[in-house]
Amino acid sequence: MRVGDVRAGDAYDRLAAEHEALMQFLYLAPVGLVQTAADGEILMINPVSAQLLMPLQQDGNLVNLFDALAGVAPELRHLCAAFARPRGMVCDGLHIHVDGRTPQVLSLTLLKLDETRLMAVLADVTQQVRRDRQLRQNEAWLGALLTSITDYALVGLDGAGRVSAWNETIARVTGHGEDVVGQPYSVFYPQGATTSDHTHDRLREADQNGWSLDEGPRVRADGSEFWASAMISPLPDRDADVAEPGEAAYCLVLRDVSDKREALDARRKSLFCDHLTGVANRRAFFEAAELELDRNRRAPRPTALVLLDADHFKRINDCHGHAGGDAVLRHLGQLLAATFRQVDVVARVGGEEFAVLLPSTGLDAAVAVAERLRGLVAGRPVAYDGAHIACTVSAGVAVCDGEAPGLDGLMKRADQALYAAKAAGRDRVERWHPALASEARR
Ligand SMILES: Nc1nc2c(ncn2[C@@H]2O[C@H](COP(=O)(O)OP(=O)(O)OP(=O)(O)O)[C@@H](O)[C@H]2O)c(=O)[nH]1
Repeated sequence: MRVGDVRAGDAYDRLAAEHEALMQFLYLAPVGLVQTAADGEILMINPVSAQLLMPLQQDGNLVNLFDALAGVAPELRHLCAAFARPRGMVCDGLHIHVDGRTPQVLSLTLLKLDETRLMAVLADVTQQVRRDRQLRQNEAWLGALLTSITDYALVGLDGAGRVSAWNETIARVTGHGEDVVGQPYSVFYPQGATTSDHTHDRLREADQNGWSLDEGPRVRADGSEFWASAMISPLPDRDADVAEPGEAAYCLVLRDVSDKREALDARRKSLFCDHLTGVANRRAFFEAAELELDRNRRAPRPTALVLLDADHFKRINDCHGHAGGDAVLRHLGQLLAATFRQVDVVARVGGEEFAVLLPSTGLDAAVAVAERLRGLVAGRPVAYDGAHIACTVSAGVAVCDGEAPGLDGLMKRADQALYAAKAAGRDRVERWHPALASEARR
């Protein structure tokens, strides 16, 4: 073998290796690559291109790029023919809309390599186009609202309920600056007026019903409170699967309705308030509790119930008259409202019996609050008609933690615990445990 033969052999091997590497690159490239002759005849095609172009070729015979795209980009053949320069970019990122079973947008970049060869780069940009369109829509939508409305805050929320962007309306209604971005929207609630479970419930409700509306106290950046109506709705066309953290997925419309609160309050009071004590009445309690337990079934978490009963209340009535007894009930209502959180539902459910539902609260935490309340009541006799009326309460606490039955079952358990507290001498808090159920049966 001559030296020249060896060199030629080396060069051949190198070329073969380069060719192999090129083929591998073509095969594995995450975008579609097609090399064609000047008339569009396909010389080389990688799997991504074949996958994108196959559905367009009715007869399944993928031999010419221009033929394959004739139905969706008929101008392509002429575009190439009219490209006079010996090489260069014929088109860059041309969007081709394909109306198949699921509409698709392809991006095509076509390069003229020389007089006889073209290279096409294809990519599916459907999601990207959808996101861009959504962004433009949202901007237009918000822009239109911002210019004409003055007493609303329009807050974009991401999929987890965090504020996604700041705007003038947020500042106008809540006084918050750009630091509010990234914070959960519970930042607008006074302390104790919501739980993180509740904020997620609202998003879920908005997903299911198209919107979620509520009304209640909110807080400004300077700590002052206002009464607000708040509506959350999912943004149109949003695709939850492609939403990035921080990207707007919901719109929260927060409206300051403090001036209408008086009228609203009067109506609400007549329907849902206990006239003697000012806390919720039995009807409001059962409505709110059913709603909470319904949410609980969908997104399990502990919900606690405390049943409280004034001890020897008959004696108080007998000693101080019915009006004296009423004064004690009013006092209990005030202590209850001050001790529990705003998000807890405090109600008078019977003559001298109160119930408190504590969302997202376990047994130990509920027992601790009930115990605090018991201590407060015992330590503060009620001033009435020149006398000080001593009063104590007994409480039963139960928790619904997924396996407990519905509201009836929860009430029954709390009642059994309350009965145990009375039986054990009153002025005490008892927690429910299974033995109480068998005792009650006996
Ligand atoms: N002042 C007043 N008394 C009420 C009201 N509703 C019910 N009561 C009275 O509350 C008393 C409840 O008495 P009982 O059920 O015997 O219970 P108790 O005396 O508190 O005894 P224990 O619960 O066993 O500690 C009755 O005398 C009722 O008349 C009300 O709105 N105002």
